[in-house]
Amino acid sequence: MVRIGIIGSNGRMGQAIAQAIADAGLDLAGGVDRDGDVAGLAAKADVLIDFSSPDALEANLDAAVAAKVPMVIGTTGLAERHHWLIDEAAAEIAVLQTGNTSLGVTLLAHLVREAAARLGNDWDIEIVETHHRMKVDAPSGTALLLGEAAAKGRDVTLGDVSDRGRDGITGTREEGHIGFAALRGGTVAGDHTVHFLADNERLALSHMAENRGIFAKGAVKAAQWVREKDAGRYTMPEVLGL
Ligand SMILES: NC(=O)C1=CN([C@@H]2O[C@H](COP(=O)(O)OP(=O)(O)OC[C@H]3O[C@@H](n4cnc5c(N)ncnc54)[C@H](OP(=O)(O)O)[C@@H]3O)[C@@H](O)[C@H]2O)C=CC1
Ligand SMILES: O=C(O)C1=N[C@H](C(=O)O)C[C@H](O)C1
Repeated sequence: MVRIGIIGSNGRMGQAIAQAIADAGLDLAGGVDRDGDVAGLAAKADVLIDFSSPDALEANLDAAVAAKVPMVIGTTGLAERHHWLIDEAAAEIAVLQTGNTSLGVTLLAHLVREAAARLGNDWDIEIVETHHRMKVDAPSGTALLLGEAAAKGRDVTLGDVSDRGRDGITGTREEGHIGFAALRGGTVAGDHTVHFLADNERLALSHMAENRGIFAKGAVKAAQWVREKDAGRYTMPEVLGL
């Protein structure tokens, strides 16, 4: 039986993941939160799932590498340096990192890439996300993942074309740019819409999460999948065969 350790276990996602582990008939190796013994958890787990905080990522990766335990990372708000750390760890262990573990968003990213590839630069791309009032990072990891998918479809680098947070006299929209807007309020589990806007027509591709169970179920599926893998960096389309 697979023993799964949760980092961020008392959080909203940590609790949903514990439920998903029980629903799947798997074993919970234990959980840690801030100031917890992550090395101790890694030593008794077959795989770790981390939905905590970017501040914790380096220590969590170190513990997973030391114990040679694969890891699923769902934490968002990651900076470039965190991605380098993940790449370094992935030379030693299997690591799956994604801003969204749901089946629906994984498919949405595929559709967005396809739409962006087929529609020219005269179709403006704007990504709008809505989340609960407790969310601490923006744009969401999912919005960035969808932005990456659109940029790949257009064969450009997202960092070169992204507009994050317009305010004041912004000037007119730059052709080929990808815009982001974030709404925060209430208890929304996570809504994302990628708008494609052209002259006289618009296309919108959306995903609405009705609860955290979809992310938790995907994270547990990813944990079972990554546990069998050699060292390397993986993501959700590989798990779901999309
Ligand atoms: N990839 C995906 O599909 C999804 C990703 N997320 C992401 O998951 C993360 C967690 O979200 P959510 O559960 O809502 O957040 P919460 O704030 O509810 O939970 C975060 C948990 O992490 C713990 N934590 C904070 N710092 C550390 C640390 N240094 N070491 C270990 N644990 C720590 C907190 O513990 P304490 O209370 O002690 O500080 C808390 O229990 C966010 O980044 C969110 O964006 C969320 C949903 C889906
Ligand atoms: O913090 C959340 O709640 C969520 N975070 C992820 C993100 O940043 O995209 C995934 C989901 O939308 C919920």
